[in-house]
Amino acid sequence: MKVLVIGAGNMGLAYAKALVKSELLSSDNLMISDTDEEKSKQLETISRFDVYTDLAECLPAADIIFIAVKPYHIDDLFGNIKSKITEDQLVISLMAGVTIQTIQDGLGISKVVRAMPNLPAQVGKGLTSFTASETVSRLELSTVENLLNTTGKSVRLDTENDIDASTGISGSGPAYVFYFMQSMMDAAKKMGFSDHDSKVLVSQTFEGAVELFNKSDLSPQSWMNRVASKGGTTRAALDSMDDNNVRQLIEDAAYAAFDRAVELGK
Ligand SMILES: NC(=O)C1=CN([C@@H]2O[C@H](COP(=O)(O)OP(=O)(O)OC[C@H]3O[C@@H](n4cnc5c(N)ncnc54)[C@H](O)[C@@H]3O)[C@@H](O)[C@H]2O)C=CC1
Ligand SMILES: O=C(O)[C@@H]1CCC=N1
Repeated sequence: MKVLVIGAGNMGLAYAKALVKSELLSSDNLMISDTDEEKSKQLETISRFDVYTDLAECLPAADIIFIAVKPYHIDDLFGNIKSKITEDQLVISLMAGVTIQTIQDGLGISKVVRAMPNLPAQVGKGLTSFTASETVSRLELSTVENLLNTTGKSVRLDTENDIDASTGISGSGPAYVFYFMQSMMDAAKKMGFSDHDSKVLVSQTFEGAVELFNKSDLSPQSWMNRVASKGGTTRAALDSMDDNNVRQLIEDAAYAAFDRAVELGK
């Protein structure tokens, strides 16, 4: 099996690295392509896989093609590869919002998997949701699942609307966590802590809380109650968040991402 990754950015590169690190694919079976010549040159020096700037040279050899360009790149990309791609090749799109139908029409093929990864894929802790066109066989789906799992966990969803919804939770979600972390670090610095100490205070707090959550059956709400004593400091913080409607604002933010994913598909 030969795999081509189109787009060597945050996500494409995370996938390419995870794929060659796994036992599923040797580095000679992974090709990567990016139109950015500077980036390609740099990649050639640091990576073990074949790097191409011209898709015509590598596309025909690929059984599976990951598309990891930005949604606004697809007109150029599809125009370039439509005449070269064939019906037996399977496309896995990592692009937010872009529908299976758009990819099938744009490329004149039918086997398409639409996946929504997230950035922790870079450290093997990603979550990729995916759904597939009916023309993708069970055997191919199982191969796809194995490929996606090289970056962490995967979840197969029934509909493309579910993929858009998961974009609002897990796809964009790491940024919400970083938002929270940045706000806490800013508060720590305002309280007089050094950059280094602010980072340690915040990162260890996140890591510890996530580990507690993962190693138990308790809900986040139950864990909150264990931290908060009656009339204590945590209750003061949680009351402040509730008074400012922070829960609702986070829900609104997740829906804003979901809605944007739907909008990108139109
Ligand atoms: N960054 C993230 O956390 C996530 C990104 N995604 C999706 O992944 C896709 C890529 O996002 P990033 O990696 O963050 O973007 P990026 O901007 O880091 O990478 C995109 C790469 O595609 C290259 N490119 C553009 N047109 C090309 C073409 N015609 N042929 C070959 N390469 C081309 C660019 O030079 C660039 O290196 C997007 O569609 C995004 O929706 C999905 C989930 C999470
Ligand atoms: O912001 C974006 O559009 C992409 C999709 C999910 C995370 N990053």
